[in-house]
Amino acid sequence: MITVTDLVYEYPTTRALKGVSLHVAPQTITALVGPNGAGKTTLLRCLAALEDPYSGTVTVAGHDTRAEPRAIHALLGYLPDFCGLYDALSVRRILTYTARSRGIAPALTATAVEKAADRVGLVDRLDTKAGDLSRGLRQRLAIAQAIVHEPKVLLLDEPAAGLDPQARRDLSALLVALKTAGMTLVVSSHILAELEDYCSEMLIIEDGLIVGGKAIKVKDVERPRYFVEIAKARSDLKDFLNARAGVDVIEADEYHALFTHARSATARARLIRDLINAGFDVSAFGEATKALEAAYFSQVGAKAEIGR
Ligand SMILES: Nc1ncnc2c1ncn2[C@@H]1O[C@H](COP(=O)(O)OP(=O)(O)OP(=O)(O)O)[C@@H](O)[C@H]1O
Repeated sequence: MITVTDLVYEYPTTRALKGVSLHVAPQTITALVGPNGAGKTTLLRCLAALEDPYSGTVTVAGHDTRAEPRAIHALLGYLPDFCGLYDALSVRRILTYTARSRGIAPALTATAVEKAADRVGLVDRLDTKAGDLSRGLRQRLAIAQAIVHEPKVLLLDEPAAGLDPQARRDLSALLVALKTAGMTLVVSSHILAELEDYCSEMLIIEDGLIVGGKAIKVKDVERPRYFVEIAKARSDLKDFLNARAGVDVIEADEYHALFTHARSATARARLIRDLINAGFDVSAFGEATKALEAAYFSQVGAKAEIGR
C-alpha cells in the first residue's frame, strides 16, 4: 500500500531522512517508533504528500506523492501530533467543515459526518462544542476529521499522547476497528506498551534511517506468542514443545519457553493438559504481551531509551 525508496529529506539546517526505504502492506497497523528527533514526523509528512523530498520516491496506493499529491490527499487521512480544533464549534459543524473542504458533495455531507462520528463513538455528541469535550473525546474528534472522507490509509502521529488509560484502550479498539474495515494504518509513538495491543508490524527509525532496513513482523494475530513457566527444571522442555504439532518454540531454557501457537482455546487447553500429564510442573502459562518491546530492544540494543 505504501512504498518508500531511498527517501532523503532536508530541512535548511538538517538532513532529517537519510535514505529511507520501506514497504507497508495493505490492511495492517504498523508502528513507527524511535527516539525524539529520529525523523518520525518528517517521514509521516512525506508519506502524506505534505513535504517535497530532496530525493527518492514515495508511492501510496500506486500514486507518487510528487506527481499526484492531490490523489494522495484524497485517499489518505493524517492526524498530526498537534491538532487544533475550533473550540466554539460543535462536533457536527467541525466535521461538516472538514467534509466540505475534503470535497464531499453537499448532499452527501450529513451522511459522511454522521458516519465518521459514529465510527469514533461521538454520534451522541454531535451538538456538543469541541471546547466542552474531554481530551480523549477531542482526540476522537480529530481522528473523525482525518477519516471523514473514508481514506484507504490513515497516518497518526502520537495519537495517544496525553490520554488516560481508558481513553488509550478506547483508541486501540478504534484503530483495530478501522483496520478491520479495510484501512491501512501507520502509528507513530514513543510508548511501546500502547502499540503492543494493535500493531502487527514495526518500523524502527533512528537518526533518519530505518533500523535493520525493513519492517519487523512483531505479531501474528492467528498465531500469538505464548509463554510457559515450570517450577522444576526440565532440560527436555524445548524438545517436548517442539515435538507437538502447531507449536514453534522461539526461545526456551529449563524453566521457561516462549512459542507461537494457534489462537485456539481448545488446543491450548490440550497443550497444558499434555504438559502436566508428562510431569512438567506448570506454574504459569499465558499470552506473551511484550512482543513489540522485545523486538525493539533486540534491534536497537538495551541501551536505547525511548520515552520523553
Ligand atoms: N522545521 C524544522 N527545521 C529544521 N529542522 C527540523 C525541523 N523539523 C524537524 N527538524 C529536525 O529534523 C529531525 C527529525 O525531526 P522529526 O520531528 O521528524 O523527529 P521525530 O522523530 O518526529 O521527533 P519527536 O519524537 O521528538 O516528535 C530532528 O533533528 C529535528 O530537529
